[in-house]
Amino acid sequence: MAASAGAAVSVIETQELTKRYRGGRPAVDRLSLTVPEGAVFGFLGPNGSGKTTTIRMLMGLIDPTGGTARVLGHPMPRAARTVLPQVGALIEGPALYGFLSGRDNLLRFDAADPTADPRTRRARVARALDRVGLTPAAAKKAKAYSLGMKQRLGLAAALLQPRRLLVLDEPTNGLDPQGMREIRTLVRELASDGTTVFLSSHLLDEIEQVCTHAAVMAQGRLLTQGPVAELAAGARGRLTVTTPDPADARHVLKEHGITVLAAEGERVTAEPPPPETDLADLTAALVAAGVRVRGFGVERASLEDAFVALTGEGFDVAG
Ligand SMILES: Nc1ncnc2c1ncn2[C@@H]1O[C@H](COP(=O)(O)OP(=O)(O)OP(=O)(O)O)[C@@H](O)[C@H]1O
Repeated sequence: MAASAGAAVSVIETQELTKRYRGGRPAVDRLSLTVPEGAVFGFLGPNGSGKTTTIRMLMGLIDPTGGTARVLGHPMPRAARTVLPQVGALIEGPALYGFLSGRDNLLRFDAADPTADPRTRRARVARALDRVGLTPAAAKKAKAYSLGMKQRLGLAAALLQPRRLLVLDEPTNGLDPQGMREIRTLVRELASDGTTVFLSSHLLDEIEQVCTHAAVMAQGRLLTQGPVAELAAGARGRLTVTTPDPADARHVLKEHGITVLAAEGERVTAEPPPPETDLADLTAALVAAGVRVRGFGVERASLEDAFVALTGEGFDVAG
């Protein structure tokens, strides 16, 4: 078991964790990551940034070429037999039999677990189906499930036993907005029961909506990690002016030394004004120049702003 004394227990802790596949630059490069107990931890990065490789090392599926990883206080992959029974994982989509019903798929998963008591199997499966909202569809063949239902069935499989940690690799990938919402709700529910959730995503707003903590990866390297609120607070917000006169608005902003970032339709976005600028003076200047102002405000920084500030580039979801 992990050390239980003290408040700040790390469920995942890596030091300089590195994976170099044959040739080329490292897919994961000296990654030092700390996932606190009880967190919903978002592991964020564009495609190819090393998220799946990291998860595979954490789960003992591949060996690192450098550094160390501890999961639930134990070294991985050495302690895989102790650690993995306490971890529910959904990696690269669940392996389901399409010709079996959702319920029968779970019965099969449960039967493959040597520690699972066969006498309580049906009850366990019923509880897991209920947990993910699949009871009404339990008798349907898995091949008739939507992608979202398949993901939920995969989660149900991961939840057959009580888990201290859930590891979900891109759990909403390919889902429609409704399916994404369902998974997000489920993740929140699981976290409220005290399970630590580690989920990877290439979607910034998904991480912002569901995660308490995040780490940002790019090209195998860790750019930053910490509580989501702090990450976003580290970046500067944005000034937005809504006006039917965007060209004039741009002009006035530039005159005040403010860098305009974009103008789309009636929305002009810009870097926030320097601290010494009084926002009241700025609106007065806009109005004095004949700019009809419909809206004016400084928006709080998002995780995307933080990412842009860190890399100097936009967060390219297509990778
Ligand atoms: N088995 C492998 N052999 C060689 N290179 C690999 C292998 N698996 C991944 N890579 C490379 O390692 C890098 C990181 O890939 P990885 O899959 O870990 O990224 P990711 O962030 O999970 O992206 P995705 O969301 O696309 O899976 C990529 O450049 C990828 O091409």
